[in-house]
Amino acid sequence: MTSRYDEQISDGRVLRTGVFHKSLVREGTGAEISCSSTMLSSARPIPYKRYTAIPARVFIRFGSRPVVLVPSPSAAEECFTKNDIIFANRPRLLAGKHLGNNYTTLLWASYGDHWRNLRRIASLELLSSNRLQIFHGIRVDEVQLLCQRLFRGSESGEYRIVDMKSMFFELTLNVVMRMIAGKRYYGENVSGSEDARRFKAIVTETLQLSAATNLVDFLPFVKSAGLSKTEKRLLILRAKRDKFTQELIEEHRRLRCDSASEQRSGNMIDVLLSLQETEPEYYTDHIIRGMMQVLLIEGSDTSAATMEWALSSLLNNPEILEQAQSEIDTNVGQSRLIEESDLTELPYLHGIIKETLRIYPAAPLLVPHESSEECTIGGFKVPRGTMLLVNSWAIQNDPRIWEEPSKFKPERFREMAGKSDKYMLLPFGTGRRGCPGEGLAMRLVGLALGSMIQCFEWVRTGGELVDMSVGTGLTMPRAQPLLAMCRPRPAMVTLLSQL
Ligand code: HEM
Repeated sequence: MTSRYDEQISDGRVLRTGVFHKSLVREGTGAEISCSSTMLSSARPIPYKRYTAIPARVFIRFGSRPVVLVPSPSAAEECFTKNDIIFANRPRLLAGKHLGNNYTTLLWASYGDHWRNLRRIASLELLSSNRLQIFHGIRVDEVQLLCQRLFRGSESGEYRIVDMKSMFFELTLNVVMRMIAGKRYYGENVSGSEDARRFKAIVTETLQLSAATNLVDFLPFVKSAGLSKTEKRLLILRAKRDKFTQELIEEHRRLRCDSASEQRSGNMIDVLLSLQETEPEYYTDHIIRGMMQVLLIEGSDTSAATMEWALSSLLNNPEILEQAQSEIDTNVGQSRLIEESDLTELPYLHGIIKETLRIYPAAPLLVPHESSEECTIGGFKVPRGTMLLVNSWAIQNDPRIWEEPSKFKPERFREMAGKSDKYMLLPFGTGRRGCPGEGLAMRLVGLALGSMIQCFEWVRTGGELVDMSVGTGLTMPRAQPLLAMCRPRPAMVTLLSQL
């Protein structure tokens, strides 16, 4: 029924798709695959051995849409260097229409002046080194609050079970929410627990729906048969997201009008509302809402999922956890808490984060790009309007590039010291559309994970290894939320009790 290639592609889950028809794929020829239920963004990797015959690039066709799939560093390099401007567009997928507010948000906008402007604002006002330094206190505060929460339940020194998925999600959302809107949603002294619940549901649904099978994107005749079920759900979700972010805008507008609050807080909504005063036709509420939505969603779940995978890997490799603890004890000591400025002195911890991003990248196919004109990759012609999927998971787990790719080995980065891993390790993408939040993510993941390792002892909840299966969703989530047992390290109790 299916060809060998079909099996490599479907079983190897380069792309997890529906049924492939026989004899439709040939390497580099632009030959077609037709599929019945493409699940583009949930492409899920599996162990690599099935994958060795996959060529440097594959031209395929999803329904009516030509796609080039790039699973090699050399081809990725071509895409993000000589062809970077050509591939700086995003395809017009249904998610971009509804969740990208008609392709006007930073994530979904086409390459051009509007995108450049949004990107400049996001970088300057939120994500530049300078802004990250200004917001440094927020990250310290939130990580210490997390330590405090973990400590409070286990002062007695007994191990207790904690739900680390929720803890990490709440941490990252609080950090990004405070940078954008100046308020936190989770924890003590927070009045907005209902808002927090609403937002969590919005994030979960956004990730599910963005990843959902969406025939309309690839088979236009489905659209002509009426609004698809997915599209109806997207419309409802869009309304919820707009309502949520509009309420935050109104709240800030009221505060700005309030003569008592003359001082501007410097958070992002305030900056955007100031820009609205000078250029109301461009900085509409629609544009402000889109900016908030992208940053809140992109900024929270990706970093939280990375922390969860990292801790899961440490629980399954206690000797690595011990080595990381000893690196922190030697370089930071136990009389003060780890700080972001220590991270450069902790190469082993850095290796743990990189190894996590290598095996469990939050966006295994990055975000789809699209060519704005004809170009070549590896000598093959790629027509204008071709969707580009860079399979970063495949590149990062290729045994021709990485020794024992399925093994969690942070020391491999020490061995590579001084050598560039640029196109071999692409968890944040690269080039013009590369992730602008990398600096924030690396600081926050480093500080949070470092603090967990420095302050607490961690063990698995049972005798078995933590299940490392991947669930469904856009950010390569764990199939099961991570439950772990922790207790304070005796040498850290005094410090923790002073928090
Ligand atoms: C571990 C954490 C993160 C990972 C792995 C990650 C990964 C990515 C990837 C792979 C892309 C797409 C690159 C491409 O299209 O080639 C992306 C885009 C983006 N990310 Fe991140 N990200 C993370 C955290 C963040 C944070 C903290 C923020 C901001 C608060 C953020 C904001 C964005 C935005 C706005 C885009 C769209 C950029 C554009 O289209 O111009 N990300 N991210």
